[in-house]
This record gives sequence, C-alpha cells and structure tokens, in this order.
Amino acid sequence: MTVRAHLSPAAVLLSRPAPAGQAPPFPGEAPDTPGPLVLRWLREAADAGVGALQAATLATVDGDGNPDARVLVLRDVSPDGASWTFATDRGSPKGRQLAANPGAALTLHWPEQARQLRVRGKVTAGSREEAAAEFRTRSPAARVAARTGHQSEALTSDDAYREAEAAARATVSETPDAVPAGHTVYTLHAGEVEFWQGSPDRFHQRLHYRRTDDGWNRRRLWP
Ligand SMILES: Cc1cc2nc3c(=O)[nH]c(=O)nc-3n(C[C@H](O)[C@H](O)[C@H](O)COP(=O)(O)O)c2cc1C
Repeated sequence: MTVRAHLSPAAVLLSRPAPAGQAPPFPGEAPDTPGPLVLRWLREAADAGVGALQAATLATVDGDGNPDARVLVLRDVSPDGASWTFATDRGSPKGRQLAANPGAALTLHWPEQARQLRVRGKVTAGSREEAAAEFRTRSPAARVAARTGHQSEALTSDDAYREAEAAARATVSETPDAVPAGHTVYTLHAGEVEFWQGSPDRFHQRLHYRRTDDGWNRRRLWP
C-alpha cells in the first residue's frame, strides 16, 4: 500500500505542483494562421517526451442536447491548422451524434509542458477513399480492432467479443485492405483554435485564433 492510500480524492487531485512552460507568442508576433504554431507545439511536445501527445478529447452533443466526450487519436492537422482529422466508426455514439449535430470540440492536454490546445468547429465525414487510405496506414492489430465493431454496444460476455475478434482477424488476414463498412475519417473544420500555456504564477498565457471570411483574428484572453 502506498503512502497516498489514506488520501481523499480531493487531496490527491490537488496535490500536484503548479504547471510551467514557455508562453505562446503575442498576437502581433504570432503566425497568420494557427497551423505553424500547432506544428511547433506538436514537435516540442514530442521533444519533451509527452506521453500521449496524439490523445485528444472529442466533445460532441447528443440528441437531447447533452454533452458527451471521449479521448481518441488525433491523426492529422492541416498546415494552416484549419482541418483536424480523426477516425472512428460512424455507427458509434459519437458518429451518430456528429451526423445529427456536427458541432464539436477537440481538446489536447500536454501536462509535461503545461499546455492545452482547444479547437472548436463543425465536423464532416470523409469519403470511402479517405477511409481506405487511412485504413491502409494501420497495423494489422489496429485493423482487427476497427473491424471487430459493435463499439459502445452492451457486451454480454468475453466469448462474444472473442468470436467477433476472431472473425475480424480472419477477414484482415484474407483481405487486409478491405475497409470495414462504418470506418470513417472525420475532419473538424476549426472556427477557433486556442493555445493555452500554464504559468506557476497563474497568469496563464492564452492566444486565441478565430476564423473570419478573410483569414484569422488573433487576440490574447484573460487567464
Ligand atoms: C488514448 C485513447 C485513444 C483512443 N483512440 C480512439 C480512436 O482513435 N477512435 C475511436 O473510435 N476510439 C478511440 N478511443 C476510445 C474512445 O475513447 C471511446 O471509448 C470509444 O470511441 C467509444 O466512444 P463513443 O461511445 O462516444 O462513440 C481511444 C481511447 C483512448 C483512451
């Protein structure tokens, strides 16, 4: 048993030191589009050894207007920072939510650098060709996982999963590039991108881009 075993959730949650890191540039010195800064922060996160820099929280809205959120893999960002792509099954809850309401937010948190990226916009589903191209980048195990299916349905037994997995493995072995019916690449078209840099004195630095008809507006936000 560790020394923390007696601590309450609140005591554990609040026991971390204040974050620190290098601030984003001021608006006048920042690039015209968020893209170059996204790329710089991604590279710096990789250099800093951020554990899961590709893990992004996707927030959507369900049919009752209630928020839903889950972590997924961010697969790409366009050079201007306007397009953010991820892949999932369009029959999953998030896929159905996006079909009914394309408004979404993506959030990345890189704790080693006290950094957060926030992106909001509308999501569109890609073509079968895009899904096929993305599917071909996957390892055999990741293809099997995507093909096993039934995401977020009630699981009644381990056997039910193992049977579906075995069938998926057989299909991937026979036809490795065959794309599962629901496999879809989604693009979030950013209307807003925010760079958040934590500071130990709590004067956290925030650089916010908003997309306009002519390009991007840049401004700082209060912490
Ligand atoms: C690190 C991490 C990466 C994940 N990557 C994906 C992903 O790329 N695609 C996906 O559909 N689910 C991914 N998941 C699982 C989702 O968080 C979620 O459980 C699943 O997609 C079902 O979500 P839904 O019921 O809201 O549709 C990932 C989970 C974690 C923790």
